[in-house]
Amino acid sequence: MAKIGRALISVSEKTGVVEFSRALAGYGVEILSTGGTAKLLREAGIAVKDVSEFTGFPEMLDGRVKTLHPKVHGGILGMRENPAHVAKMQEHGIEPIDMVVVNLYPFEATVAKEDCTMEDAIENIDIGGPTMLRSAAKNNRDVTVVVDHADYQVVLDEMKNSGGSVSRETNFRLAVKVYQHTAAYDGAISNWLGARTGEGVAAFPDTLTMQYKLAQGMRYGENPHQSGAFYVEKGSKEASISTARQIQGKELSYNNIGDTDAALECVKQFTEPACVIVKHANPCGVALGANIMEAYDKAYKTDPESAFGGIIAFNRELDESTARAIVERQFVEVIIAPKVTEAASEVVAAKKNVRLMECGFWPENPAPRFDYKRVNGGMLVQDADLELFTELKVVTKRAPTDKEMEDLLFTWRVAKFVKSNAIVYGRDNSTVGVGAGQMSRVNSARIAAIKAEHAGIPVQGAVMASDAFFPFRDGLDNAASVGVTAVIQPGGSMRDAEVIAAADEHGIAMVFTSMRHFRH
Ligand SMILES: NC(=O)c1ncn([C@@H]2O[C@H](COP(=O)(O)O)[C@@H](O)[C@H]2O)c1NC=O
Repeated sequence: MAKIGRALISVSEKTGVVEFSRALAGYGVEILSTGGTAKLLREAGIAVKDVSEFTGFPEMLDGRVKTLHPKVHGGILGMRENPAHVAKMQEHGIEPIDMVVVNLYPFEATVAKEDCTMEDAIENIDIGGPTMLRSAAKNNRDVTVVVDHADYQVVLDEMKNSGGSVSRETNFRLAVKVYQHTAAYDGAISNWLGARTGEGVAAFPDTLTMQYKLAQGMRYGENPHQSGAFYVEKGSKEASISTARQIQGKELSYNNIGDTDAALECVKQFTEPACVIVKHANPCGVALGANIMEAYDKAYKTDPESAFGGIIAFNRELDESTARAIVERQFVEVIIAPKVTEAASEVVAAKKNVRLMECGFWPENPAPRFDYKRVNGGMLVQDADLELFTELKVVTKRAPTDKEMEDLLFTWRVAKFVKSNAIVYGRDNSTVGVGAGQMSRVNSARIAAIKAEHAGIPVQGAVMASDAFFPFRDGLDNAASVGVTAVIQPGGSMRDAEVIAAADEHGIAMVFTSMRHFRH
C-alpha cells in the first residue's frame, strides 16, 4: 500500500471538495486540477497545479479537451509493479497519478429541464471525466478513484489510519462503484438520445438501458422456494413504497412490497381522508370518511374476512386512535401512511411484527412515468395509467343523481386498481363488494354481490363500476337484479345500444367515461 503522492481533482458537483482537497494537501499530496475546480481550490488557499501545466498542453475547444492527454492517462494507467511500464513512464516523462477525484457533467439534471435543447444535452455529455474514471478504476490496484463525495470521508479515515495510503480493498470497492456510475451515465445518455432518433417507437429508444439499486434482500420471493430481492430506481423521488421508511416490524416480504404498492397507489387517488385495504394486489375494502378512523372502519366492514392479514394504506397522517382500532381489531401485515404520529407508533409497537411504514406526502399530479412488465425473454413498457376518464357522458334516459354521481366516481377510481375483469359495487363513498380478476365480467359481478352478502351489506341502492365495457346486456340485467341503480363504464362496445336499452328498461342511470382501465 503506497502513499498517495499526487491526486487529480476535476468535479462538476463541488460539494465537500474544498475540505477534502485541503485534507489531502495536509498529507503532502500534490493536487492537479481543471479550470473551475482549480479556481475554487485556489480561492480557498489550496496549492493547485493546473492540468495544462502538468501536461504542457492547454485546455481547449471550450473545455471539450482538458484531461485527454497521455501524461494524464499514462500517469493513471501505468502499473507501478510492472518494470516495463515504469521504464516507459520514465522515458516519456510521465509522472504517476495515485488518486482521481471526478464527478461528471450533470447530463440527467440538464435533460430533465423542460427547455433543454439538443445542444444543451450534447454539451453536458462528459468525455474526459468518464475516461479518467474508467482508467483509474481499471488500475485500482495502484490508484484510488472517488466518484461520490459521500466517499471523501471514507478515504480520509483510511489515510489517517495508515499515514496517507488507501487499501486495495477500498480501491476495489470504489472502482466497482465507478463502473456502476459510468454505466448509469451512459445509459441515461443512450436512453435520452435513443428516444430522439426516430428509430424506436415514440419515446421508446431502440435499446433500453435501466439501472436499479439493491434496496433490500429478503428471505424468499413470491414463494418460499424462490429467492428474491427489492431494487429501486435511481433518483426516484415521489412518495412510494420505494422511498418509504420502515418504522418497525418484520422485514418486508416480496408480496408485502407488491401489495403495499397497490394499496398506496390506490389511496393516492383520493383527496378526502381515505383508507384502502389490499389482499393479493386487489383492494378488498376502500372508503372515504370525515377522518381516517371513519374511512378505516367503513373499509374494514366491506369485507372483514379478506381484510384479515391485509395491507392498509392511508392518505393522511396515521393517528393514535386509528392505529389502536386497527391493532385491536385485526391481524395486519403492513400499515402505510404519509406520516405517523409518535403516539400511533407507540400503539403499533405493541404488535412488534406489524410493518409500519411512513412514505411522506405525494404531489397532487404525479409526473408521467413508465410501467414495466417482464415476460419470458422480454419486457413490456407503457405509460403508467395516470388518467381517470376522457369525458363523462350520461347515456341513459335517467341521469344519475348528485349522490349517485359521487358514488360512481368513487367506485370508478377503485375499479382502476382492481385486477381485470373488475366490478366494484359502492355506496356512500365506500365499497360494497369487489369482484376481481375473473375471466368473465359477469362472474366478477356475481363475486362482488357474494362479497357484499358475506359482509351483510345490501347491494340494493348501490352503484356499479366496470373497468371495461359490457359486451352484452347481461351485465346490466345482472346489476338490476341485485338492485344497482347507476353504472359507470367506458362504453365502446359493438352492442352499446343494447346495453343502454337494458339500463333504460331497468331505470338505471349510466355514465360512459371513454377510458378503459384494464389492470393485469
Ligand atoms: N474534456 C476533458 O478532457 C474533461 N476532463 C474533465 N472533464 C470534466 O470537467 C468537469 C470539471 O470541470 P471544471 O473543473 O472546469 O469545473 C468534471 O465534471 C470533469 O468530468 C472534462 N470535460 C468533458 O469532457
